[in-house]
Amino acid sequence: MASEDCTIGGYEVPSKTIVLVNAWAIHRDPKMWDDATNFKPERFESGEGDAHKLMPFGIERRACPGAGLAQRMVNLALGSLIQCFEWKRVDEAEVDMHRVIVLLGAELHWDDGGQSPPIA
Ligand code: HEM
Repeated sequence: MASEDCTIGGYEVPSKTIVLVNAWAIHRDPKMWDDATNFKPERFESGEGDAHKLMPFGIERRACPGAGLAQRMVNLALGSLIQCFEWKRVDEAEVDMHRVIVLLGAELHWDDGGQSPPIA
């Protein structure tokens, strides 16, 4: 909330206005990113270049205090999924990254030497 009248990016913002940051739009802004809507994790490999533009946890004073925990948990969950299941593609078609639900259709098998039936 704006604590006093101010100007942000040319817009006059009166005191007590709630200002929301549209991180979704910023993360897809072609003025900010090369090939903005393509999934390219290599953008962030070096920790330089584009890395400072990524702000899933916000930035500065009100940034997420749970970021360290969240990043560790995501790694743990992803590592566990990779270690505990045999993954294979449903077919040769490329996965539509706009519909994350498609991932739930992936055929999963427990890594128990094929004893258990596939999980639908
Ligand atoms: C992937 C997981 C998470 C994401 C993407 C995320 C993202 C965010 C974002 C974008 C904000 C707002 C920052 C801003 O206002 O500029 C926020 C705030 C906050 N997050 Fe998270 N967060 C995650 C997990 C967590 C966890 C695990 C905790 C606690 C254990 C947590 C606690 C908080 C708190 C308390 C705030 C408010 C901070 C404040 O307003 O001063 N978050 N988070």
